[in-house]
Amino acid sequence: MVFIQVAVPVPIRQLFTYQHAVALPSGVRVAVPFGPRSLIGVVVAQQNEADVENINKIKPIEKVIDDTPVIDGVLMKMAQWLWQYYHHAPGEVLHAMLPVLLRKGESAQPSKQAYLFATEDGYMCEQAKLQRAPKQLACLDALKKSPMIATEARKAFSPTGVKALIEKGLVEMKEVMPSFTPFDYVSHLKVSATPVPDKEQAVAIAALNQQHHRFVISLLEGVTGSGKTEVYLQAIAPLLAAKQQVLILVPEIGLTPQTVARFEKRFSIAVGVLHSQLTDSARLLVWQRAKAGELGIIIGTRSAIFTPFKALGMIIVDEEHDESFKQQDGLRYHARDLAAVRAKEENIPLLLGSATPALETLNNALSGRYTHLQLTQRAGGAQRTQQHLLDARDQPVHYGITEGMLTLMRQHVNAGNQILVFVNRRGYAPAMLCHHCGETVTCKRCDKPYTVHKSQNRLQCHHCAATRAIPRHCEVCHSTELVTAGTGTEQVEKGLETLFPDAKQVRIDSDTIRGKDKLHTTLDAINNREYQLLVGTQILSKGHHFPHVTLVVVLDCDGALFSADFRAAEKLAQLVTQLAGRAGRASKPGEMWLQTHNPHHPLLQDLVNNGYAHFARHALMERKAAGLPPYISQIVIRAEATDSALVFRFLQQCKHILMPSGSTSPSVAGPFPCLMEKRQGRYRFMLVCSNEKRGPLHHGLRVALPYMQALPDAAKVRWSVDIDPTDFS
Ligand SMILES: Nc1ncnc2c1ncn2[C@@H]1O[C@H](COP(=O)(O)OP(=O)(O)OP(=O)(O)O)[C@@H](O)[C@H]1O
Ligand SMILES: [Zn+2]
Repeated sequence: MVFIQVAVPVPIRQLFTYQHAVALPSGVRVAVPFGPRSLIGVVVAQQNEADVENINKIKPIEKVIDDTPVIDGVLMKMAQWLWQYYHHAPGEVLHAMLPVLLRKGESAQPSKQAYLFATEDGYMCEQAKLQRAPKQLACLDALKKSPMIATEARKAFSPTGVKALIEKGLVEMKEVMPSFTPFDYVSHLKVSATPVPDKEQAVAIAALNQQHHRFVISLLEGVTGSGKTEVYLQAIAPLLAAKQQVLILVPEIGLTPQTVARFEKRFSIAVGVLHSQLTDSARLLVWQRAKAGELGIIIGTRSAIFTPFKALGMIIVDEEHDESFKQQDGLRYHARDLAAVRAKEENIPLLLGSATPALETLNNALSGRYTHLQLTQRAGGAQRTQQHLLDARDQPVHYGITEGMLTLMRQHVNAGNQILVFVNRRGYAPAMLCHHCGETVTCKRCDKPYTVHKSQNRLQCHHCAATRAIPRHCEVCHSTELVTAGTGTEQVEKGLETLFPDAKQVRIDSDTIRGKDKLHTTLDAINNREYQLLVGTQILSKGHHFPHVTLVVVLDCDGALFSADFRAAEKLAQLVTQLAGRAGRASKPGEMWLQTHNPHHPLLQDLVNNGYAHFARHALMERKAAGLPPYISQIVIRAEATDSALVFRFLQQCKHILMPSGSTSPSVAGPFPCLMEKRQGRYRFMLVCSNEKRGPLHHGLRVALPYMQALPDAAKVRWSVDIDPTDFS
């Protein structure tokens, strides 16, 4: 009899012991009894009989699901790091790492897939016959060399082209069992025209070429449009040829077909794509192909860091400052930090790229822990965007746009150029209030104003998504004079229709960009110059290449200047810089104007006159003086419940456990209300624990957690631990 420790997917911070006739390798899935249920867990380790308590009560494993581990080697080490560092339940960690179908117990082995094959007629077909259909010809040529997965062929050569070839009998579709050939991509690898790197790019590429098979972290700090992606492309080329795979992590919204196409086009190989909108079976297929070593490049969002590889040669995190790399619920991991852990375990380089690096990352580069590579010039001769502040005080305003800004916009419209108008709120207006008594219409569950959505003729709470009809009269004084306050994207769009009747415009926010291809087709239409005015939220700031935009207008960011969140300045500086970076990317110079009621604010002045790199170095000094991250470590304990007194009492008790009377370290502040004090009817409070050294802080929490868990109130509130918090909302 062997005793085996299994990570079972329940929110309990421990492994569970089961018995089995023979030893099992770590990383295989097993079905185990857990209370009245049967759950799918992952084997972590064998246990010595001497260490097993209540040996007679140990239950047997019900079923072994895998012959070979689904989580092996490096991934198992990452799992262990995750549950220790984030103080999370091991079973939930391993569950989060697996594709959904594997969590449900389906086979990890490939299943039948629809493949396309060239038929005998196809092989005999003369080129001349398809002369007028170049896509069909290219598709047939590719299939003559080797069969392709049908969905991939449709994507590469157009669905109609594939359909036509099938109808002509030149191609047929068959369901077959895929056989993944390790490093198959090397035989297809064909590097297309590569621009000559400029001096700074060449230095960066040369440095990266020295890092193969070594654990080194580099920051590529390159201004917007400086050719960071080009550096990635040239740096990975020799790795791919040497049978190494590459993982590229990108922000949620940054994963557009354009990004993927750029890598596919350069290397002529299929790129595995992983994002939240994939079907479960498509995700599993990419997982299998990466594990088998069949795919050379995987591009994915946060959770792609869990992809298994046969021979991973490099990890790249693009736009590494992006907030979407931190998961904000459940297992609150940061994919950038996990990438560093993985690179170390794999003994490979990690490359972090950004025009606006996170202060944490910049600090590591400046202190010499990371290799610091810099691109200070835009690529291909493009000029840097000129940034200016526009004093909005005392100016007439139309739909949120000042007279002065309108004059500027007219010049760019008349010159036939594109303008990007950034608005920080979607919807028509961020509030509705009574013109008679001043009462604001608020969501009672969140104590926040409803946003007015005129197109849907409804009010919507942006914190809990609740909606209601637009009221006819004030609930307090019954006046029928209800007015909107503030400006959202919808209102600016309406306004621009009146102000610029001849300029075609498009609105880009999460209300208009629904469905997975909508953003893609809209971006294409913009670059085909179908629109002149682009109105949208921060979606527009994310890495897009808009060669025809010459003016970026920022309508209102004053709110961020006075936020209670110490990271607000950093986030605002990143947003403004990324927005400015969308203009003047091609031959025409670009400018950005930021409309503000605080034109003398030191943050805005520094940013506009000296740029992000200067701002960031200065902000680091301020953080150091104030004793804030990255110079100290933080942990937040959050709790919420419908009864605010209960939440407060629970956190008060936690505080006593974390910081027994008389002790001063770690410092535990609170309980404070969260920045969002109430959400969906639940009151929210937090404790902020900080210490100069990470080790003692984590040790303190590790010791305290079992006692916190045992508190009678612990079962009555919803509470969580957030390590290295980035968001205090
Ligand atoms: N050495 C080069 N010579 C000519 N053109 C280049 C060179 N490097 C990059 N480019 C071009 O310059 C433009 C910007 O490059 P790229 O997209 O790689 O920049 P980036 O730094 O990744 O941009 P961002 O971070 O702003 O999204 C692209 O059109 C790219 O093809
Ligand atoms: Zn609400």
